[in-house]
Amino acid sequence: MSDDYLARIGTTIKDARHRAGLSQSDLAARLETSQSAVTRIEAGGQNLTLDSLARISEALDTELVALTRTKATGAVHLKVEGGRQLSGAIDVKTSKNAAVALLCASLLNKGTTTLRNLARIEEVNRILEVLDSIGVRTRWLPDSSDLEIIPPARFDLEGMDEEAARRTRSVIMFLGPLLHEFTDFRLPYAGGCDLGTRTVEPHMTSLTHFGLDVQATQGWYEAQVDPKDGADRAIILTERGDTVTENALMAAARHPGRTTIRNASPNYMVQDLCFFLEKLGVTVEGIGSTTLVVSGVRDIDVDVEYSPSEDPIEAMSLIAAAVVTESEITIRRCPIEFLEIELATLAGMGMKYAMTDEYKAHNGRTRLVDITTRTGPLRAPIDKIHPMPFPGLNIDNLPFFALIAACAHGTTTIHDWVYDNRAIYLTELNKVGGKVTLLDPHRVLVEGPSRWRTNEVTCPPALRPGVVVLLAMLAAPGTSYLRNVYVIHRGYEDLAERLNALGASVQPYRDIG
Ligand SMILES: CC(=O)N[C@H]1[C@@H](OP(=O)(O)OP(=O)(O)OC[C@H]2O[C@@H](n3ccc(=O)[nH]c3=O)[C@H](O)[C@@H]2O)O[C@H](CO)[C@@H](O)[C@@H]1O
Ligand SMILES: C=C(OP(=O)(O)O)C(=O)O
Repeated sequence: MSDDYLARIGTTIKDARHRAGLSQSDLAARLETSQSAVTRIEAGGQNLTLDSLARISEALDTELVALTRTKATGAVHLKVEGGRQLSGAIDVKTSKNAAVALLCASLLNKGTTTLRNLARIEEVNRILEVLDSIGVRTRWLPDSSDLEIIPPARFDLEGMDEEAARRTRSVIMFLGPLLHEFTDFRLPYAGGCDLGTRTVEPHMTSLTHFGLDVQATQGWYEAQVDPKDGADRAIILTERGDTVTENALMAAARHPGRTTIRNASPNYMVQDLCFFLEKLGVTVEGIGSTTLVVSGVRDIDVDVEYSPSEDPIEAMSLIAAAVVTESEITIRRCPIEFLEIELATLAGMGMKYAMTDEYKAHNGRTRLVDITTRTGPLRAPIDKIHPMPFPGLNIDNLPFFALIAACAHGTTTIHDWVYDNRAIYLTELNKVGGKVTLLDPHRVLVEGPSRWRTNEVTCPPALRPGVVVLLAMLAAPGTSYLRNVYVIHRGYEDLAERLNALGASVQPYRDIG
């Protein structure tokens, strides 16, 4: 077998193992082999007979042999039969962005961390691969989306799965926890969606307060740590970024003094991280504000459980699905604090909806509501729509406003000042009947209402624009194809199946041959 083919089979086996909620050692036990043999198989370093593939299939309760015959290890695409109205109710899942922060924060804890109702998405899988590779034992608890995380006595950074690490930007959030463990270490450059240049400078600057010095060399961040004493300190963030705030929080969590973080992001994933840190015994004052004061604990060793809150971006995606398909659906478990400006903007465009009383998320803190959408004509807003760090219209929700504007009467300017390279992907809507004009790299003009039509489109290499095109396809009568949707699976769990439960028809498929 060619190395390439073996590597693809290895990846399929690894994915199937994650889906089955098994660690490498669990699978090894079922196959009566060693964990290192499983590592080798998953890395594509082991020739496999059909007989061994059948045994692995059986152990994972999946059809690997059939999959290999149809070369099913390639890209996943979606076939959409559009033009159907949606109805019924759907629950919002917990967020990608809290999940990745919490996975990184589990590195702070020597005890067992259990994360309940974690989003089972590709971004989480990539971080799990990185954690597994450095010796952290992770496993999905049976019949659940609860993840148990048990750290090793010492992380094996040399063993880090570099390929998985480079596929996500979140690995940058290893810096904050790891600076307490090593005086000298390196991490691969952070990757993720192709949204243009995304600075890591604010991360580096904020972490110098904890003695971290990072040199970027040939694809690696080379980190040196000169541990500082336990004195109090103040960090002024130059950007109110989410992951930079999280990195500073994680560094402060094991710093046995008081750290004041100013210009902190109060956004949803940061709040989830703060609630989790509190459970670890760290004191965080000012949660939900732009000044956080952290009183850290040098050694954290507790068995802890935490359930992150629901994803406001997924909630917004589902609202957009309702608007584009002119459907009345109930979107349950929406974190209302992080959707208020979005809803006010939609109300300004003439959208009607009903909302239940508030209730608490499983974390006991975040306020949730159920939202039922109403159909009716929308008009373009008078002013441009632009995002702001929280509290503002969420940066990741902006693409959904381009789609909604394309359904409204009139012309809307959408101004994405944040990402150098995201607005351009919104012009992909033109392939399915939208009228979106790129004014400059950051601004698009959207004319509505659109008459959506079918097409075959390659998914843009960015999560939210990819979903926006998928949602437009739901409204286009006939069959559309969205090709290579890995980026969508980076952030949404079972999106096709869940939309289908509302009456959509979205079928995943792979190329054969
Ligand atoms: C894992 C995670 O949580 N990812 C989210 C996080 O990424 P993350 O926190 O990594 O976002 P970045 O740090 O890349 O910030 C996004 C862009 O905004 C710019 N910027 C940000 C804040 C600010 O006050 N000024 C400013 O100019 C940055 O320079 C960058 O170009 O926040 C982004 C912005 O909300 C979201 O799109 C991502 O989904
Ligand atoms: C840009 C996004 O996320 P990330 O930071 O994971 O690339 C997103 O969620 O839309």
